[in-house]
Amino acid sequence: MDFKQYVADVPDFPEEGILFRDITPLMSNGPAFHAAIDEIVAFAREKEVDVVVGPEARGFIVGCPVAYELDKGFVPARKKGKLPREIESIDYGLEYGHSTLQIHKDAIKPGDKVLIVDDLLATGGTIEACVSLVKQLGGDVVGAAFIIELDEFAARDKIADTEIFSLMHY
Ligand SMILES: O=P(O)(O)OC[C@H]1O[C@H](OP(=O)(O)OP(=O)(O)O)[C@H](O)[C@@H]1O
Ligand SMILES: Nc1ncnc2[nH]cnc12
Repeated sequence: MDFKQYVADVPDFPEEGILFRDITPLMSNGPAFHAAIDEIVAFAREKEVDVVVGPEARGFIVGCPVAYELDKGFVPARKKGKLPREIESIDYGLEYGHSTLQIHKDAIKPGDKVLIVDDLLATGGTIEACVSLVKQLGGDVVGAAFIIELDEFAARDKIADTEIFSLMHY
């Protein structure tokens, strides 16, 4: 399937100089979204996965159906102040700004094999933050999967120990 036909390129969003790769057309097309999730699930099935972690917000949209299909649990890595119980927290930078991600301390058990899923890999700040959170809780990151990877940032070099799957490259 030509997945790129379902990505809208939006110049200067959310700020000047950023070319935003909008995957909402992909998400709103049933067969295309299903096929995209299936590709990530195929990558995940090559690994032993105990749990899927996805960062807020677009990581929820992609990560949840992957976890459902694998019959595994989904753990949200949320932006600051959203999780009600004891958390692990990390600050990080991304293509347009900086943020904080938090995860419940009891959501990952030591030794858990974790797949991280997000919509897009740009500078790698978000995925690095997720990897750190999982490791802080004693989890083992067995892979990371994305709908889109922006090659110009060479983010996979930052997490060279993590096997990465990306459905599309720009
Ligand atoms: O590789 P990076 O430079 O870290 O950029 C990628 C991240 O940026 C976007 O999330 P954003 O923080 O904009 O949040 P959203 O999902 O709530 O839109 C995207 O969904 C990734 O999580
Ligand atoms: N260029 C981009 N397009 C869409 N989402 C992003 N997240 C970070 N950079 C992005």
